[in-house]
Amino acid sequence: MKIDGTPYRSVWVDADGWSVRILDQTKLPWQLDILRLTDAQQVAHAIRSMQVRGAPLIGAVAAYGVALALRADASTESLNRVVAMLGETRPTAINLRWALDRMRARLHNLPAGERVAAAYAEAQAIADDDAETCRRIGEHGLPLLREIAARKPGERVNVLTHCNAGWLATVDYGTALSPIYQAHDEGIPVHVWVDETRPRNQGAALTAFELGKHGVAHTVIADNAGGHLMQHGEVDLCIVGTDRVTRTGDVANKIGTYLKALAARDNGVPFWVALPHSTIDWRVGDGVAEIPIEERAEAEVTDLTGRTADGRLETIRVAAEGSPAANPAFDVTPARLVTGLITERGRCDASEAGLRGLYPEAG
Ligand SMILES: CSC[C@H]1O[C@H](OP(=O)(O)O)[C@H](O)[C@@H]1O
Repeated sequence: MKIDGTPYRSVWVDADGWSVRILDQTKLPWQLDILRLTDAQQVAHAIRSMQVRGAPLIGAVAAYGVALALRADASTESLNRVVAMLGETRPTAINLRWALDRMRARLHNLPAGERVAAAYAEAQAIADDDAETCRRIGEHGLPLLREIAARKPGERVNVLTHCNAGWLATVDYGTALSPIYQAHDEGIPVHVWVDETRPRNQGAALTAFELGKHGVAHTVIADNAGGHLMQHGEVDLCIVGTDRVTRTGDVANKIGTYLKALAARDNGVPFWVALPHSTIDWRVGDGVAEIPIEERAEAEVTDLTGRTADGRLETIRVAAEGSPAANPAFDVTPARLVTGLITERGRCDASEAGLRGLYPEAG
């Protein structure tokens, strides 16, 4: 996607042919800082600190982290070490394990002398696959917006989304936002209610930034406002991203998604989840019981980072001194609350039958 006319992906190999470039998402929307990662430890830090975040993107960046590690040491011990190290950076998004498993499967049986070139090629293939996959998610989600626009000609189509599942959460195009971009580009008057998404504010900071740069009408709202808007007919449908979908259609996503799904169900608002194949965890059936939920630092809840009037980034404490905080970063929306899933292969029910219908080859 573009920022002020310049095309960007969220991760790419530098002109030097080996170091890895990312946008520092902890500085957006205030500063466009492009970081250059030169070893796997820097990749691990970028993922842990959320300089890069978003399930598909952390998988793609981790794949390049494997290539960086093997460039320094192409031994089997090095490969196993970097896969284990990067695999521990964040527990919930299955794309991280998916990408690392794919890299290990591609590289493990190669002679050490062939591993570096193969690692960069496989990481590039993962990145290219993600971009094309997300573009196709947009194509399969677009009819949902067309149908609403046809029912209310001349009126705006109101979509609510949570967190950031745009191109910044993927290599390009996004998942939940991909259909929105395509609808906007074909002239559908789409408007997006952007959940701020406490505590890290990926919505207010990243989704709003993306939509603004693409010219998509949007309004930032407090996380707690969505149910009220649905009660008053202001939301035509919800589309969110996800970090892991079980084979039964349970959806792990940013904290607060479950509450939005409950409000949507109570108000008869369709609740759709957009995801690439790399987000499906076929090994898990019960999301609430089995998906590990990342617990992040208390300071993300007690403190707030923003830009001062004179342009400085500053972090202030917003909670009472001495008050502890809990910070589960994700929750799980049971399949029964999900209207359907939008994938690169089409749309389906949030069920095992639905997913296996789209992915018959899944083990
Ligand atoms: C397209 S995946 C987006 C997904 O990832 C976000 O989590 P985080 O920002 O912590 O990496 C959030 O759950 C989004 O829905």
